[in-house]
Amino acid sequence: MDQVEANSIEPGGLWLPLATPFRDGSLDEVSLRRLVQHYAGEPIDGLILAATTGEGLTLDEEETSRLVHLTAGELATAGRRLPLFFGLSGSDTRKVVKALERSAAWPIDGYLIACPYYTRPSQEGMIRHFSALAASTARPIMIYNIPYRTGVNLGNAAMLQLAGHPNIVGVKDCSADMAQSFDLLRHKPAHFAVLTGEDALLHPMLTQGAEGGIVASAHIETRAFARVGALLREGDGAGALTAWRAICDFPRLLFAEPSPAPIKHWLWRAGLIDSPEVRLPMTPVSDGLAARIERELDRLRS
Ligand SMILES: O=C(O)C1=N[C@H](C(=O)O)C[C@H](O)C1
Repeated sequence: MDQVEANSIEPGGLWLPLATPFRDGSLDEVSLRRLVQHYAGEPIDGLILAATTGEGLTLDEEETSRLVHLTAGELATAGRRLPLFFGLSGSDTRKVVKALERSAAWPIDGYLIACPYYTRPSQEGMIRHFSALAASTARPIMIYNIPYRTGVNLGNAAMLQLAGHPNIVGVKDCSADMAQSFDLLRHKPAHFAVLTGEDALLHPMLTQGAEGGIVASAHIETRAFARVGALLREGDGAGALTAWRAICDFPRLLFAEPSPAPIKHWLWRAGLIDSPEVRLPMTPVSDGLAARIERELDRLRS
């Protein structure tokens, strides 16, 4: 498989946490191929599988392996070289190490690994957790700090210590604390990438120096989301703000109910996937939100 050179990966730009299509309870391979072909033609800078949007926690091992292999194969068919990361999480360091070992031969370029959830370990515990994971794979690891989902916040002191590991290459920052995020941006080493995972904060985080974003909302209007970062890189701050104002309501719409149901509803109505199915405990969008999404889709099409 034609993978991106591991040591050439410096996460930045617009990364898409791909939704995982399901149909009648199974992984929908036809829709998956269509989705990957579609986004292979879009200006994204990286792809993440089985993360929050990809409903990774509901996939079994066989499905996860199929998802990864199919996606990598489809990217190769499309002739698109794109860093492909795989979302992992767990609260038992030994089990996560085993999951890294099991995926060692998979055609991926790195991992997005969430902080251990539910048990609320200390900062020292998380430093040891991520250090053990980093030592058990040669691939790049992006830490996923999302206290409102995991119940624990990896603070900047611990984050900066972990940034010293050669294969801990960055963080998907969902700290939901602007002061913490901006402080991290001020003190981080240049090689350590901060990608926001808060879709609604993409523009402010980029203006403060973040390298990019992992943005589920960019399933929709992908080019417009990519344009915000491109304009900022070109030094056109006013143009970037105008571009951002045109799309900044999408995150509100697509996160109005638990994600990824709204995104899947949109993708289904747009003809990119064959079913909006999500796996329990996630539920389909309400009729009210479905109507709002369809109105918005019609508006864009007209
Ligand atoms: O799938 C992801 O990874 C993302 N997760 C964030 C979340 O947890 O809500 C949102 C982000 O857009 C992508």
